[in-house]
Amino acid sequence: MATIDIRGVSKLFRDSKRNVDVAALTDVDLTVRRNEFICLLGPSGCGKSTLLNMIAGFETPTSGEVLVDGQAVAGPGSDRGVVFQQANLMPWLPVWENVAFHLKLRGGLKAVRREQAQRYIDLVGLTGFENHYPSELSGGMNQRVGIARALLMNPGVILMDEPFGALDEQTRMDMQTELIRIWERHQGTIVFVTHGVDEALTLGTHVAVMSARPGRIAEIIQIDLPRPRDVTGPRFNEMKRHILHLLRPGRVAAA
Ligand SMILES: Nc1ncnc2c1ncn2[C@@H]1O[C@H](COP(=O)(O)OP(=O)(O)OP(=O)(O)O)[C@@H](O)[C@H]1O
Repeated sequence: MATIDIRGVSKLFRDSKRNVDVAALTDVDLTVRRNEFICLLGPSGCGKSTLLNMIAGFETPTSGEVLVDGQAVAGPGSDRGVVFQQANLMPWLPVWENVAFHLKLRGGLKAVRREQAQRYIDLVGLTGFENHYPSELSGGMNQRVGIARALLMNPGVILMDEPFGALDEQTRMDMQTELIRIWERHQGTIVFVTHGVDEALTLGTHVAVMSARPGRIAEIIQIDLPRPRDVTGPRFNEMKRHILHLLRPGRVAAA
């Protein structure tokens, strides 16, 4: 069974200032199978975040349906962890309490929270920083805390909206390597929104290339390159050329 099934989904937003409807997505079909890592790639405003937010349960489709493990998404749930561009940590809580935040909301005992947090702190490579506060960490380290927090509920699906978008190039590349390591160890299905063709090709088992507004899926490409991926290799560049061609405005508008 597919983990995520998006069937004929369209989304209209009401622009009340201009009194018009904005079509963010039109007739999107997408199937993501268990343990796949799919990157949503497309120009600004093509509806990547809207699609992700519908899987997360923050938005509802105007028509069509979004299923996770065969169940229609009715709202946010602990089966889906979300990581945004900003980690949105609680600055007054140390790393471990941030990581175990959802357990605290559920009334988990301190000793249990601490032990669970440690597992995920170790997994994301932050051992030794358990009692640091977010302001004492770098941007990349804060994102690791956000990832650990999302993983702690052991969700089958992880939804990531440009999680490395605010990081410098070197840190971003390090985090990409780390994320692949974590995904290989932790398993789970990942949907990852990005603007970066290189990032999508470095990370994904699949890349869904979306067209400009109203957003549609132009093509889903399986990336069967071995890991770690060589961003200068001939096959990588061949795929990149193909994706750049798909993203060219004239080509995509006609798709
Ligand atoms: N809450 C909202 N109300 C009105 N319009 C919205 C709302 N959310 C998104 N939109 C519009 O829907 C379209 C798709 O937005 P979305 O943020 O999903 O695109 P995106 O591909 O993620 O963009 P970016 O890459 O710039 O983050 C845009 O035209 C946006 O202005």
